[in-house]
Amino acid sequence: MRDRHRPARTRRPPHRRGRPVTARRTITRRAPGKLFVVGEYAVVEPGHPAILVAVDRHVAVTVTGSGGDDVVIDSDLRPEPARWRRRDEGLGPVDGRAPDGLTHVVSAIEVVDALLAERGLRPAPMRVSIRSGLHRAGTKLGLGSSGAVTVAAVSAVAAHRGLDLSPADRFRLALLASARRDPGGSGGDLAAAVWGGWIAYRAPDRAAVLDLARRRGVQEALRAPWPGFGLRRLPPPRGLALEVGWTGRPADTATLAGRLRTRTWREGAARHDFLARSDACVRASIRALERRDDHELLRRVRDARKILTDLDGEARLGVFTAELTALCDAAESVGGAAKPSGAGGGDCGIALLDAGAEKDIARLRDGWAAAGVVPLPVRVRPPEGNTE
Ligand SMILES: Nc1ncnc2c1ncn2[C@@H]1O[C@H](COP(=O)(O)OP(=O)(O)OP(=O)(O)O)[C@@H](O)[C@H]1O
Ligand SMILES: C[C@@](O)(CCOP(=O)(O)O)CC(=O)O
Repeated sequence: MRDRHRPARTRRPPHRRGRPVTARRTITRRAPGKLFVVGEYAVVEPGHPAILVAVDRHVAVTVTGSGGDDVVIDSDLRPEPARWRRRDEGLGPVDGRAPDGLTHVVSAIEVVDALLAERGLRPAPMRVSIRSGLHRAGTKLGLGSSGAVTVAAVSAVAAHRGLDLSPADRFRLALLASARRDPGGSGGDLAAAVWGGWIAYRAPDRAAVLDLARRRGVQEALRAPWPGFGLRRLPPPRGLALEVGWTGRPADTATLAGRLRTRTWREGAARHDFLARSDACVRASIRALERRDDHELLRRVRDARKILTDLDGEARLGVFTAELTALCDAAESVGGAAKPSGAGGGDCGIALLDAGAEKDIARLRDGWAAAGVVPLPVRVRPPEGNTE
């Protein structure tokens, strides 16, 4: 019970409460980009699997102390740094207008701030600098920069305040940050960025985990079970090369994926058929990888192209542009298998083919160049840490 003789203290807003944290001087954290091997679109539905790989290009986020402002964000995608003030409801722009293109980073900072507040720690003023290796001259390559920047920002901001997060906590915080902006995203990009290598991923129910965090706090949302979520490491193919082709055109994933939210699609039989075919294809691809059966994997990736083509025809998404169709045809003409990576409509695609067939790989790249597809020198990034 409160001592009635002591003057009641004014209640301080969450970001002013708690012990000040000793902020570490300069912290940089990197997170890699990703490619979808099979299972895109279906993976948006909780519990439905996809296979992804992390790539050896990344987004780097550096956090240092800031002189005066609560938060300064300096991104290579923006001409000038943006200044933010911590408010009860989250970060607000000092100049009154939120600049475009920083919502992923802002959301990552807000989620870490919320966790700190729950742990009785006060956030420190900071400058957050972002450099992306997942863009070319400011244009995204379609390698998951939004996921990478979210994971790198969560890790760097937490580490700057002395919190060393486990991979699972990094994933969960990044997923909460991303789902607050857009609960439609599967989080497959985040899982690839956190765990690296080849992974099989199933998305949690984002509405349910957001609700959990709102009702019981971020800390509790890190501990509770997340229905639908699944993660499994997979061995890489034994003798296949993974080639990546860029169409040069950025695509808006949210717009394409949003076309599957119509009532007609959600309630129609085509959706069930698509999900069943995609699930069967992903499961067979997982088995092929685990049995080190490269030929079977190639067959399954060709199936995945067909499943996406049928989805595209059925739901009129605009997945297959002329460049992406040419990218796939060129790979199949040299005995490989290929498909768009992710939502399609531009961005990039992948091809798998015999790693020893150097002439075929050269012919593939020539075919791509003739169709206006730029071969990207990208490799798979090896797995990180454990899955805890
Ligand atoms: N260097 C960066 N600085 C700040 N924000 C970034 C940076 N890179 C990416 N982002 C955030 O990610 C968003 C881009 O997300 P988008 O989904 O369009 O591209 P992507 O994730 O690279 O590609 P894809 O989803 O096709 O794999 C940007 O609008 C911005 O909010
Ligand atoms: C369509 C979808 O399954 C994949 C999108 O991939 P990308 O962001 O276009 O690379 C959406 C998602 O998984 O969030």
